[in-house]
Amino acid sequence: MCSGIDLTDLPPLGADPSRTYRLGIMGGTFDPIHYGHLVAAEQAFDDLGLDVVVFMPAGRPAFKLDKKVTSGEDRYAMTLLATSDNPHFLASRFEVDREGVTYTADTLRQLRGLYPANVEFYFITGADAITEIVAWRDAEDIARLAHLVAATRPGYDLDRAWDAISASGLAFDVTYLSVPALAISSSYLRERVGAGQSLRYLTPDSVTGYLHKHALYGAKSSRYGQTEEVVA
Ligand SMILES: Nc1ncnc2c1ncn2[C@@H]1O[C@H](COP(=O)(O)OP(=O)(O)OP(=O)(O)O)[C@@H](O)[C@H]1O
Ligand SMILES: O=C(O)c1ccc[n+]([C@@H]2O[C@H](COP(=O)([O-])O)[C@@H](O)[C@H]2O)c1
Repeated sequence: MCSGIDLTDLPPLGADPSRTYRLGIMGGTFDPIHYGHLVAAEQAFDDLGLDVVVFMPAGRPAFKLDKKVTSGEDRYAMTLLATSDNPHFLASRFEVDREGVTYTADTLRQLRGLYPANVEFYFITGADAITEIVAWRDAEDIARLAHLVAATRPGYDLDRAWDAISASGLAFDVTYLSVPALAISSSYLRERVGAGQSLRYLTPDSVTGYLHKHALYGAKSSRYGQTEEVVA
């Protein structure tokens, strides 16, 4: 790997030229991260034989410019907490630290320059995000640089993604992935926090502890806020 960017939180793959490595990239706003994200990434790891999955919170999510989004530092911290007990998950600051709007094509181009050719990229998304991918910035570069992994998500139809991708004429390589259904979203978690409701079994307790400690999402002091695992 060459230098120029802080690579300390990216996995050092590619050393053995006789084999191919598979780097999973789970992109998202993660505001906050929840078990829907984690189970999709774990399933991709298993089914596609990935070497590692890097969770990359988007610094300024391209399709959420009109929405209020929690700071990248807080979203990164929660992502780090949620992934720290899984030996093949990593959290990366790669997109949080980049100036400007976060585009996946920029990320993939940068990563391509950093890793040797025997490291392949697998960008993991849910059924909602994959349906929009043809409208992402430089979609043809995304198609060229990464395999896509499209995870099922309750309430979203993967056939629509298939139709949109077929109609685009872009040569995406997509693997469709059936993941255990979790009909949850970050919006749902934010609503629950604001209403003083429990997040138990929706996200790791360490994340719940963090967002209460930092009073995110209108968290009030409540019987659900304090855990032994509060970090940072
Ligand atoms: N429950 C879920 N099952 C499968 N995939 C999911 C699930 N929730 C989110 N994803 C996928 O994870 C990626 C990141 O999602 P994101 O961080 O925007 O979470 P979200 O729950 O959709 O957030 P919000 O409710 O704020 O829109 C996207 O590709 C999305 O499709
Ligand atoms: O590059 C783009 O144009 C683009 C547009 C929308 C979303 N994305 C990426 O898709 C992932 C999921 O985004 P979101 O907004 O659903 O959290 C995340 O990694 C985003 O950076 C990328």
